[in-house]
Amino acid sequence: MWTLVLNSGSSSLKFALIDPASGETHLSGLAERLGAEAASLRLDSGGKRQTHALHGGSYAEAMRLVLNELDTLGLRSEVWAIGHRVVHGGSRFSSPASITPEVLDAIRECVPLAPLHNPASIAGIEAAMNAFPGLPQVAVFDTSFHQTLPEVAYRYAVPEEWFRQHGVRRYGFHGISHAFVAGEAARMLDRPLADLNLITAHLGNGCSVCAVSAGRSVDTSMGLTPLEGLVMGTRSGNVDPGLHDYLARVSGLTLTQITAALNRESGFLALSGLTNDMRELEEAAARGHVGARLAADIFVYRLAQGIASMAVALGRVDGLVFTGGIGENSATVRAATLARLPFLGLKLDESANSAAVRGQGGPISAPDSLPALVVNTNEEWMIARETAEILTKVAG
Ligand SMILES: Nc1ncnc2c1ncn2[C@@H]1O[C@H](COP(=O)(O)OP(=O)(O)O)[C@@H](O)[C@H]1O
Ligand SMILES: CC(=O)OP(=O)(O)O
Ligand SMILES: [Mg+2]
Repeated sequence: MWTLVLNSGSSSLKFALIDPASGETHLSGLAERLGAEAASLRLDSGGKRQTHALHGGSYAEAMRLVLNELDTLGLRSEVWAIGHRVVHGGSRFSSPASITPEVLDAIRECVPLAPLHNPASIAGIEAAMNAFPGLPQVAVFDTSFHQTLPEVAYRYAVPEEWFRQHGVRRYGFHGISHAFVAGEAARMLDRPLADLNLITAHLGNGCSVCAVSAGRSVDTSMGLTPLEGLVMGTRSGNVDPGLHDYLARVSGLTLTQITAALNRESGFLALSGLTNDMRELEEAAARGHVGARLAADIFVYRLAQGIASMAVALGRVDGLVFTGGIGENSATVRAATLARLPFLGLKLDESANSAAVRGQGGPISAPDSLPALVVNTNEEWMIARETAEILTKVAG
């Protein structure tokens, strides 16, 4: 039996049909630029790739084509459950939840905390409910893994009523990925996860680091929203909290415009004046593009600072893990990051670091170094596993 996993972004829908036990993927794909004329859908199955134009199509249109493909492959009746990535679950969800009207309302209540991400998850859930009426649907939250943060890590030093009445605290994100790669790293190191203090760096379009002690998140770089922390493709990461008021006064921009720019027009894109994509940034930096060089340098500097700050949360560090599109593929970012962290006992093995680029993952540190590893994340498999686990519990 297969689990259909949906990972809805602000204008994209990633999906995969996965066997929760083995991680085997039967059908996967990505619908991009949903709602725009250029909307398209890519379907990968059995080594074949198809691309469809969606012409302004919505989540529902993308779902319809996915269903058609499942019918063509004779797999629709093999789908036993749907697992959804939901970015923000607030303080309410410390584990996955079977989706009921009440759970859907709770996800809606978190929209102001993740305006780019949660509306997309809701659209994905609604499209899936229409497409598969009666099938169990499960929400797996990016925030759940971080519900173990101690109060020193999750409270901001702000008026208490902001926290009590409005939930102003640090939540953390990418928990599905941080949890998955911590488990895989323990296997690679051949040590029980319960004995390990790991720092995991999820570096994709969004980037965050996490301190994982005995398999539990004890600190992370993202906070109330996925804007806090590291520099990202289009997100600023940390800025002075005084920036909003200052800029509103001197530029006439509204708070909404400033927040939108910090989310969509900042990060690598702003620093390079060129691109939000690390691969393109590295190619441009290699050609001598000054902005691209600056963006890459600032990214690595702030990443190394983020990693060092996670060491404070852990006290003792047993390993550093790189994952996400950048962490898995950029030997340059990994080498430059380790070079800034000799005081953590990190030393690069250059040939292992280059070899890890081929997509296998594995150790990248010298024998006398604190272990540094590349682990390929698989958020879809983690969601399929968590979906199966909760439904088995409910059925039992
Ligand atoms: N070979 C590569 N070298 C450097 N960066 C890469 C490489 N391949 C992918 N990336 C970067 O990974 C990032 C996308 O990460 P990914 O985890 O796929 O994104 P998402 O967060 O959308 O899942 C982009 O910045 C992309 O340029
Ligand atoms: C929470 C978050 O930042 O997610 P993504 O990296 O998918 O944008
Ligand atoms: Mg991602």
